[in-house]
Amino acid sequence: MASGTPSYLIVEPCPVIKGEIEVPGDKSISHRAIMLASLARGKSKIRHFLPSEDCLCTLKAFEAMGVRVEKEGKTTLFVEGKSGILDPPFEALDCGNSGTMMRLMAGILSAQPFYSRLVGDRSLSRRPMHRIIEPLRLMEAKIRAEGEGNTPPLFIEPSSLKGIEYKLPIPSAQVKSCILFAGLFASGITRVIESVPSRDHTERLFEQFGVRTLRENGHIVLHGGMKLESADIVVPGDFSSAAFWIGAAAALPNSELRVRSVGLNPTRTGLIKILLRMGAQIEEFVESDMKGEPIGSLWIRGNKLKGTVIEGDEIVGVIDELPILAVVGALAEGVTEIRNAQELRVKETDRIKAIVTNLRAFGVEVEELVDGMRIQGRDFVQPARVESFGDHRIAMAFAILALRASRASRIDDVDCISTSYPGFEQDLNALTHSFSKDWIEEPNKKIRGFIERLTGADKLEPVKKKEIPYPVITIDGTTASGKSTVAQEIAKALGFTYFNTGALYRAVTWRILSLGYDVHDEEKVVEACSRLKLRCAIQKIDSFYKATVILDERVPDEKTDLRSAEVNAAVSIVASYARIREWLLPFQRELAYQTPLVVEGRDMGSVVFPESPYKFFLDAQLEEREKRREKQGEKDDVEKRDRLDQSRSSAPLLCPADAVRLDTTKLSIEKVVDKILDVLWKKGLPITKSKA
Ligand SMILES: O=C(O)C1=C[C@@H](OP(=O)(O)O)[C@@H](O)[C@H](O)C1
Ligand SMILES: C=C(OP(=O)(O)O)C(=O)O
Repeated sequence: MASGTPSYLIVEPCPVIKGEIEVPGDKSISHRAIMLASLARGKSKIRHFLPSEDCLCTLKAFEAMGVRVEKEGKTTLFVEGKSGILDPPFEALDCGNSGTMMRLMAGILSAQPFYSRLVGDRSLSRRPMHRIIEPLRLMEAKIRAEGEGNTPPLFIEPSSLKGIEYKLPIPSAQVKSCILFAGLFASGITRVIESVPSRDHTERLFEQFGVRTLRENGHIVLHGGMKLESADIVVPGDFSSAAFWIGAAAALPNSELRVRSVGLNPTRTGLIKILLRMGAQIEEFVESDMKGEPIGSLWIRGNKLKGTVIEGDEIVGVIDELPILAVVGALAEGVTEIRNAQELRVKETDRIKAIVTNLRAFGVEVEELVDGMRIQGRDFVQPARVESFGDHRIAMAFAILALRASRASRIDDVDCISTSYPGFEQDLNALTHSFSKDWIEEPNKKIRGFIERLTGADKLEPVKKKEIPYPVITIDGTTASGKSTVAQEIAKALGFTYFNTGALYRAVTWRILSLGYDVHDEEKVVEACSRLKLRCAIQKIDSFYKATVILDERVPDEKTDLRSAEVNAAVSIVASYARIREWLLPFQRELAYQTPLVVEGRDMGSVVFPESPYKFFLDAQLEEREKRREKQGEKDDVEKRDRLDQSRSSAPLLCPADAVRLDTTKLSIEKVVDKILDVLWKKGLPITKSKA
């Protein structure tokens, strides 16, 4: 991901995430720990430091100002502090992509006895700096923005600062921390007043470095001139990085996830409260208060969530989690609304625009608001190719949404992920890998066990119906009613996998015949089936996905094997045996745990997928159907086969009561396909209107 060009991430769908995770260190705390350790007296130790690009920029800047840093591996640092006075840097300090770094550094550098310049990348160079320039100037700092409209670079001249009382016009931990850092070196008292509490890592770390602040009713009071003493800091796992997994596990039904050693500072965990309100199952265990920062673990179990409104004072506590919350909202039932989040427009990118653009690409209906968005949730999304807009949180949030698509999606320009979460891709693979993609052998094993119990047994064990994570469109119907062609077209239009379950019965019949059995001898047929090695593979032909049956490691030929006159004559007999149908039932259902399906057959809507809300039944007048078969050059007694299928005792051919019935006698294939897509669209499947 992070190396080589072009940088993109292909995300395969995965209906659940399972496992345990420990995320890298907290970005906000890592920045601050370096800053304070560099300014302190003596040698500090920082463990579980986040070696991400943003934090490495901070580290490099202090090294450029004479701070000596020793590393033990990538995440343990020993920092020799300079007792408050840094060396002048030879060149501009590069803040890369990091707003936090630039704003906090501005507070520190305003009090240093040298000139300095702070520069950033393209994204940072567009971000507003007036918010820190104004209070710093009130403190008598000499700072100016060189970019248009108070944007970076920032140029700072030496000056003596004085304490101020400042009420934050917007809730922002960066602005608050900038003032507090400057306040350390200012004369007198600095008082910052916040009406909504923002993250308080600076205040907590000040304590760890021996500087006390008074905190009461939203007032943070600091006496200038206090000295920082070295400290031993353990950085907790970054809650904002864990948020991607927490959101994914909460929103993907049947997921189970444990997040270990993560920061649980209440000013950061607003996401948990919102997810609980949406119906999530999350348990929080605070295990230790690492001298100031609570740390612990979370257990999350997946559920179908309900939409919610996220607004007002709640926003500041989830400011970095709003991209993943939007994704969770897109998978929840009903509408999720985000309001009062205009701050998102001045993050690494305009996150409101980026989220709206990308949700739409995934087929989600969303309305852009000046200060947020209104999202119409859905069960799953269509695969998409989207951009990160150079924003790490956008890239990661949409990698999570892609898990719920029917096919692989592509997220472009994902190098930015390394600004906050190096190792994201590996973690994604680990958490989704535990959901076995190698399903081919699995169902076969289950089926073998099943048939072993079946043969000779007089009682059939009912198949346990666990919830299917993907949509299944069932198309049943009489012989030659147009099922195959229509089902294939629907699968193509939606990007779903086409599965002709009739072909499964045909394949078994073909194999039984080629092994020399008499299909009328039910006991022998069942017994022979118990020895068959049956599996299924999904074939991709251009953009069409098709489930192909493989029997005893042979792929039967569609025309010569499966549609031969012998198989045509015998298939309805084999298919009438209850035990054969029972045997093949879990095999068919298993596929729906792997991929969205368009299934074609005779008992799809009635027996195999009775819970599907997308059922269709095709029929046509007998003469028309006979003509169609003849045209295909096949010898097939259509009437007799229908009679056999309709009269068998096990899973007879019938039109389920809740299916949409279509008489195709006078309809072209296109018309039938259009009608079905139209129904599916109205039922809420994400079909682009041009297809519907
Ligand atoms: O202080 C911090 O470490 C941060 C504060 C927040 O920004 P604002 O203070 O601009 O809201 C947050 O979005 C950012 O990722 C980190
Ligand atoms: C906004 C973020 O960071 P920063 O402001 O430090 O660039 C973020 O990490 O989401």
